[in-house]
Amino acid sequence: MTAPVVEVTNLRKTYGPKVAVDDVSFAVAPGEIFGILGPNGAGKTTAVETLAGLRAADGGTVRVLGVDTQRDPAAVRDLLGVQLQEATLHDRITVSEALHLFAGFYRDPADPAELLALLDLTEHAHKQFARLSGGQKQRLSIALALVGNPRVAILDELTTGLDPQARRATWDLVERVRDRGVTILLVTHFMDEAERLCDRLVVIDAGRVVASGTPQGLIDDLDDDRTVVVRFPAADADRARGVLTALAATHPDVDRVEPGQGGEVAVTGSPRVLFAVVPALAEADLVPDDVRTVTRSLEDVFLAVTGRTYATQDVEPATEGGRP
Ligand SMILES: Nc1ncnc2c1ncn2[C@@H]1O[C@H](COP(=O)(O)OP(=O)(O)OP(=O)(O)O)[C@@H](O)[C@H]1O
Repeated sequence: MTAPVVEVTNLRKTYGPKVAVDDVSFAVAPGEIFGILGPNGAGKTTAVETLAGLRAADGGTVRVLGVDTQRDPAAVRDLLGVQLQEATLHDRITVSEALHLFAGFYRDPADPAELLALLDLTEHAHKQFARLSGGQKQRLSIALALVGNPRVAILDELTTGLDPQARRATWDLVERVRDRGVTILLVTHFMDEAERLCDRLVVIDAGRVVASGTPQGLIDDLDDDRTVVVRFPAADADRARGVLTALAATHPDVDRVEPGQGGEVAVTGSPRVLFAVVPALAEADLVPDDVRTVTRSLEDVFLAVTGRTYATQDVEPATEGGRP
């Protein structure tokens, strides 16, 4: 890899007895959208706030474009744009006023008008903060993170609370920002967001990196199990389940059969499981209403590395002297 833009080595951060970031290392290449993915409470925000020099680390090192952010946080101010969760501004400040105000903090700020256009905010330039929609507030917070013309931008949970259309629009925008040469560190607890946007990512759980790579690479590294879900008319569902359960007992490519909702049966086995299921159904003259193969995702990666299904509920991090 060319010289990393961000290099985090054995980062650790505690809050009293609570270990929020236990041991996190990763390196981000120029021009990447690099993801920090993990459930709520995994330590993502603490990691990026420490990385940005906004919090003092208890251990490890962070370099952003060669600058040690712990030793010299002021030096990274112009290199790093930070959009943190739930940024709030005064209710009556307008979009344009906020951008001009923040531009004044930097030596070589971006042109506010250009940023407004980039973030589809031109027509809302004179709207007050309190009157902006959730999506518009998020776009403004990204604009404020970019107003210093940073080489690296940290975007933290930028689509939380947005409707699906606003989320997709925000994703497009993140790509537009990257295309302008800004390296992006994207903090998210949304698997689909990470899968869609990130070139590479680390998965963090309880303050530790539990997986890292490209989204597709992580998925491809999973074991070879495949699942086929077949849905039958209600009248055939019981007989179909019986036929498929018998198949699991005898066929080497079929491992297990699980009933689902509304006449669905999930059949899991080797990559050739479909070749076993279809002839068995044909033989029994069971015509399904629907057949689909289950696409594997980062959720399966999380399950494989942690043994838990991915839920966005809080995960208790380790405490000093022992892991929970
Ligand atoms: N200022 C603080 N003082 C004490 N504990 C904290 C503080 N900030 C965060 N924590 C705790 O540290 C752990 C990691 O929190 P952090 O916010 O970094 O996680 P996260 O992965 O970003 O989750 P979320 O997306 O919910 O913010 C959590 O258990 C949290 O309760």
